[in-house]
Amino acid sequence: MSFLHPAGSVIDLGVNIDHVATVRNARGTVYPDPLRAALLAEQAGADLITLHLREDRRHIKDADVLAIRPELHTRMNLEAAVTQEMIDFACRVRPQDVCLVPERREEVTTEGGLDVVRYYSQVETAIKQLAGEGIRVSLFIDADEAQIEAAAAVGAPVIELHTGRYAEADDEVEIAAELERIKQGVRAGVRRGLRVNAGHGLHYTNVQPIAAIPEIQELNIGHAIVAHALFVGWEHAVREMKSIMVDARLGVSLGE
Ligand SMILES: CC(=O)[C@@H](O)[C@H](O)COP(=O)(O)O
Ligand SMILES: NCC(=O)COP(=O)(O)O
Repeated sequence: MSFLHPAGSVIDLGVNIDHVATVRNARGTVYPDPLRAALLAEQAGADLITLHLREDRRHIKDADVLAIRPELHTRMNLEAAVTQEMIDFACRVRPQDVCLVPERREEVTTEGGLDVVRYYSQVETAIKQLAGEGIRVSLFIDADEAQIEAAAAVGAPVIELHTGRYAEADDEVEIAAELERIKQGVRAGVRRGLRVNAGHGLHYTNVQPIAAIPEIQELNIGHAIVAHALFVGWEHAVREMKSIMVDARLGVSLGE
């Protein structure tokens, strides 16, 4: 399977199912089942399933990853911290993709990108171990030239640009500035031959300008889809997000 679309063609939707597990864990029940969510998301148009096995297992558990991996028809993008425990686990599971993310136990969600510059040797070692198992490695980084440069130098074939600052911006000037920063980051990644993805904090409105950036290959979106699904249903929420992304990519404004 070729993962690289020519720039400007279709755009992949990675559905992050973390918060299906959040709802399940709220009562310690077996429902809603993240495996069922993953399979239904694929049927509704998801191109991949993303899940973040956090060190504190606040939502996705090891058993979820092990149960989901053999059942997917698309591909698994496992998000994990750069720790030996997580790298060893990922090598055992062998998802198609691993996205290395920073983690601080007390954080509510991922706050910033991985500091590849600072942790270069640890990231390099992790990439070699994962790539040795045939796993494609993505680095979840800020749209920062130095981080993108380091990501290319350290041997990562993929980067995922953190769109959190763009998503949290609350005035038009700041939103425009963050969008331009992401566009510059995309161009910097493409210049270095990297596959460029993006994600974090994207929802049904703010996703459109990001999906319209032709060189972006994939968006990973979770919290907003789970939230919307509470009102419209899971499959509809996934289908709607994919449709908005494709329309944005094709330059079709909503309502046409
Ligand atoms: C890396 C990223 O931006 C998301 O996958 C984020 O890590 C989700 O973590 P939570 O689902 O715990 O907010
Ligand atoms: N890497 C981003 C991701 O997987 C989903 O982030 P969010 O949409 O839950 O903020």
